[in-house]
Formats: sequence, C-alpha cells, structure tokens
Amino acid sequence: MNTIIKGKPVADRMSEKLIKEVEVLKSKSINPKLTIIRVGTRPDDLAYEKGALGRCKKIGIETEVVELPEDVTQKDFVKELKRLNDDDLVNGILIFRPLPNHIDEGIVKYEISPEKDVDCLSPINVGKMIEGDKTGFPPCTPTAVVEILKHYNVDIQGKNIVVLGRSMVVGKPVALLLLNEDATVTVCHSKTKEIDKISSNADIVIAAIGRGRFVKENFVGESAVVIDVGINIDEDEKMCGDIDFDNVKDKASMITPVPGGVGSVTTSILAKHIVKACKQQNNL
Ligand SMILES: NC(=O)C1=CN([C@@H]2O[C@H](COP(=O)(O)OP(=O)(O)OC[C@H]3O[C@@H](n4cnc5c(N)ncnc54)[C@H](OP(=O)(O)O)[C@@H]3O)[C@@H](O)[C@H]2O)C=CC1
Ligand SMILES: Nc1nc(=O)c2c([nH]1)NC[C@@H]1CN(c3ccc(C(=O)N[C@@H](CCC(=O)O)C(=O)O)cc3)C=[N+]21
Repeated sequence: MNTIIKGKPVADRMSEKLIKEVEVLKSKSINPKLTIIRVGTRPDDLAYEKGALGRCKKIGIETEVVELPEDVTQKDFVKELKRLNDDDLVNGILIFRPLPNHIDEGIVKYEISPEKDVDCLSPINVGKMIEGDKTGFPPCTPTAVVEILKHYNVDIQGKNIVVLGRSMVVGKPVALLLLNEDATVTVCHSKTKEIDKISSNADIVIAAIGRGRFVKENFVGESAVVIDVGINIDEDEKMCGDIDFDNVKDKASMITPVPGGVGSVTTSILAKHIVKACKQQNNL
C-alpha cells in the first residue's frame, strides 16, 4: 500500500497561517515585500518566479522583480544589490541562481544583507543553518522537504535517511536540516559506490540529482518514504522528477509526485521567510 503525499495541502495550510500574519502586519501599516533579482530569462528562473509571485500575491506580500540584462557587469549587479540592502521597504531579496559566469557568486554572497537573504546565499545564514540557529534563513527547497515530512507525520528522529545529491542548493542543506532533526543521514553523490544498496537500506530517500526518472525501485527499500526534489523536462517536454515514479510507487509507503510535490511547497517557504524577515526587521 502506498500514499501519494502532495505538496498542495502543505502549501495551503501554510498560506492560511501567513495570510493572517500579514493581515496583522498590515493593520500596523507594515507591508512585507519581496524583491527578486533576475539576470536574463532562464526558463528555470521564470518558472520559479511565476510560482513565487503567485504565492506572494495570494498571501498579500508585495513583490518586485529587478530584471537585469544578461551582460550586466559585476559592478552594476552589486550596486543594484546594495541599493536593495539599503531600501527599508524591501524585507527579502531572492537572487536567482546560478548567476551567469561573469558574475562571481563568491563575491555576491558577501554583499547580500543576511537579514534580507531569504534563500541562504550569505555565509552567515549557511553558518546559522549548520548551528541550528533559528534566527537565520535556511534555503527554501530543503526547508520544504522537512515541512512535507512533518506535515504528513513522518518520524524523522533516529531514522536512517539517504540524500541523493550534495549541491549547496538542495543536497547538503537538506542533509544538515535533517541532522538537526536528529536523523542519521547519509549523503550520496556521483562518486558514491554501490549507491543503490546504500539507498535501499534507508527509511527515507530524498532524491536531488537532476536526472529525470534516474532512481528506480532497486534504490528503494520496502515501505520507505520517498521524497522527489528533482524538476526535469523529459523528451516529451513533460515535467518529471529524479524518481521513476511508476517504477517505485508500489514499493514505497509514501511518495511525493512531480509536479505537485516539493516544488509547490518551496514558494510557501519563501513567503514564510519574507514574513519572518519583515517581523525581525520591525523588531516584532
Ligand atoms: N523543487 C524545487 O523547488 C527545486 C528543485 N530543484 C531540482 O533538484 C534537482 C537537483 O538540483 P541541484 O542540486 O541544483 O543539482 P546539481 O546539478 O547542482 O547537483 C546534482 C547533485 O547530484 C549528484 N549526482 C548527479 N548525478 C548523479 C548520479 N548518477 N548518482 C548520484 N549522484 C548524482 C551530483 O554529484 P557530484 O556532486 O558528485 O557532481 C550533485 O551533487 C534538479 O532536478 C533541480 O531542478 C532545484 C532547486 C529547487
Ligand atoms: N536562489 C534560487 N533558489 C531556487 O530554489 C531556484 C533558483 N535560485 N533558480 C531557479 C531554480 C528552479 N526552481 C524552481 C522551483 C519551482 C518550480 C516550479 O515549477 N514550481 C511549480 C510547482 C512544481 C511542482 O508542482 O512540483 C509552482 O511553483 O507552481 C520550477 C523551478 C527554483 N530554483
């Protein structure tokens, strides 16, 4: 028996709570605001932008997109970022990644104000995440994974969790967040040997490798919980995850779909971070 665990109920429950919180802020003449910095028009970025703007609008969060040309200089990029850091009306800044090659993320990450860094680009927020300091902002997608597990009452404490992928965007932070929730975490990557054996021993498998339908039933133990973070486009232009859903679904006890899974919760976490940043900046 398996249960398909969808993102929408998680996102909807979070939204309801956020709508009320924003109403309270607005009654005090405080208007939470997100500013997105997008360089160029990558389809990935545009997909996320559409979801984020829609979600914020529903919740009552103001939004603005600063669209910079593909050939924007590093100097102009940083100038724009500093302007937003100094703008008291902007509570959260989201910079789409990856940035073009000529803009050095290693410099940008030290420029964004940690108080407005709602998707964990700043090393200050990375440090807070490692320490489990709740005043920071862990990245939205890994936080969405933890939120889904908690929403569906999946035990995390003491469980063996295998994370497939070790990027700074998903794999590494999700492993740290789950470690902070008292799981025993194993992180696998492209150099891991016998990855299917390791993965199939886990109580919970989290896939974030960026390869469409790569993970088959031999990666999944009987009754494991399977969380699919992947967003890929297949040969038929259809969105699919890193998990081969049809191949795995009967073996898993719970499994997230793509679309309709983790991706749909990511934008709610972003909205939650904006409200949190806004409150912190207003000493509430
Ligand atoms: N739902 C959402 O909101 C979001 C979804 N995503 C999606 O999540 C997925 C992962 O994204 P991201 O982390 O940025 O991707 P990256 O390409 O940055 O990282 C992929 C990771 O997977 C590992 N990997 C690649 N191939 C294999 C393999 N065959 N076996 C084992 N490990 C492998 C890589 O290992 P190594 O380090 O050794 O190279 C790397 O650590 C993508 O599909 C992306 O679209 C991303 C952001 C948000
Ligand atoms: N700093 C930064 N953080 C990111 O997390 C980040 C980024 N930059 N750059 C771009 C990629 C890509 N990405 C997507 C997220 C959701 C959808 C998506 O399609 N979401 C749908 C739901 C998809 C589903 O249902 O699974 C929605 O919001 O409605 C797509 C792409 C985030 N990224």
